[in-house]
Amino acid sequence: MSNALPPAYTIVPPGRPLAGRVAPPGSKSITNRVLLLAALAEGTSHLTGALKSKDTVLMARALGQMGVTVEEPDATSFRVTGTGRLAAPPAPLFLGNAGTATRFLTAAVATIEGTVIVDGDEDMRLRPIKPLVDALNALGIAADAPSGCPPVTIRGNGRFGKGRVEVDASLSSQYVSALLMAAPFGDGPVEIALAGKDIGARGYVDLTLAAMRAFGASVAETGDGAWLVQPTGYRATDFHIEPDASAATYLWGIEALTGGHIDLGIAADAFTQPDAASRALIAQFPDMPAVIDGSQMQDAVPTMAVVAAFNDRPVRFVGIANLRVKETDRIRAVANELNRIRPGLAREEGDDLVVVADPGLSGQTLPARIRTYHDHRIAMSFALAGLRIGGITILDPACTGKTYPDYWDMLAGLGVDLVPAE
Ligand SMILES: O=C(O)C1=C[C@@H](OP(=O)(O)O)[C@@H](O)[C@H](O)C1
Ligand SMILES: C=C(OP(=O)(O)O)C(=O)O
Repeated sequence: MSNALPPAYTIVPPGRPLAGRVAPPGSKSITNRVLLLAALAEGTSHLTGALKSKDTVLMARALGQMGVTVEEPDATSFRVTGTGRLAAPPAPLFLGNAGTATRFLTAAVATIEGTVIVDGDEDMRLRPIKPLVDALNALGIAADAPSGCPPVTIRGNGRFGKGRVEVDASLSSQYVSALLMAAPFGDGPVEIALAGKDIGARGYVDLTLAAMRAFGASVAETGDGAWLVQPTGYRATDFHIEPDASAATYLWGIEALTGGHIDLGIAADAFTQPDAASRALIAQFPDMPAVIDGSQMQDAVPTMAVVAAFNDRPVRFVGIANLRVKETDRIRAVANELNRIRPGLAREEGDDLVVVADPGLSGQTLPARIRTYHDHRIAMSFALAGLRIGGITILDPACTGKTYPDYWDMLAGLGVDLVPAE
């Protein structure tokens, strides 16, 4: 089903609680971290529980272009064999709209002696990368991105520099993660420090530190927002990847909106990813709080916003300015599409998103063709609205392949009728 999806699906509200067992796919964030770390290590690493989706396939393919052997023993594992060094790729690296792969590799290829071009699709070419390029320059690495977004040209001299570097991570924590993961290839210890304390979800940096340590790196926090990395390189290891917490948010949304129960095979408090914190907020539905700070659970905001449309009172999402530079401007996309369902259902106030909420929406038929802006999370979260409202059509359902190729199969497996549409 996932390979040949129709141009649109109209969702038939099930009219009953949805229940069953659904294992979310492996974590995108962790899969793309450990693929890279395994590639930078000498020897073979077995990665299990992995996500196989557009974002991780692009990462694996790029590593393959740089001399790393990436095998796929089964549907959820990779066997990665590296030489302890990446080799210069024969062509530019194309990374679609995978923010993790694009940012992480921009720093990692600086360890190569030679010129590497990191590029992405038309959406990725709108996503800022200048703060990361500036930090590489400060480490003595020649790199430039004339538009401030990909493509980036990196002219590495085989070394990653040393000493202290500051990075402005207010637009993306991925810049910090990228520098941290390349830093064990420094000429000496590298200290990476936040310029200002403003950063999106810190939890993603914690994921990076945990993955690095699992692959033998030595990294210590030297202050609030500064980390010292020793020049150890990485050691091959076997690593099990936990399920994706952002994917889990849709399952929690299904539970909330249908009053059902889904067994994810993992407790919400067992995740190490930041988005798991949204579980407690979604579980308060229909009494979600009036103000939700989304800064530490950014990818869960579209899910929470669509659930909030059915809440008993309005919800204001704050701390979400950098949702404007994700796969699309998610503040605008969520507001636009909620208003398409019912005018006045949401509004932007500066960088806040206010979901006005209307419990009376449930059970109505409000035909709406939801634009998805090439953004998997817009498609997946708005599908939840179709569980309570008749006539919701999701355009370009295949865009969920970025992180959750089986999303529609999952819904169908829970008994939701998806009617192919034009
Ligand atoms: O490090 C990561 O794995 C991620 C960090 C977050 O992005 P930003 O750091 O750009 O906010 C998140 O939105 C993205 O899906 C994954
Ligand atoms: C923002 C996201 O992805 P990325 O930055 O990795 O492209 C996401 O998956 O919601």
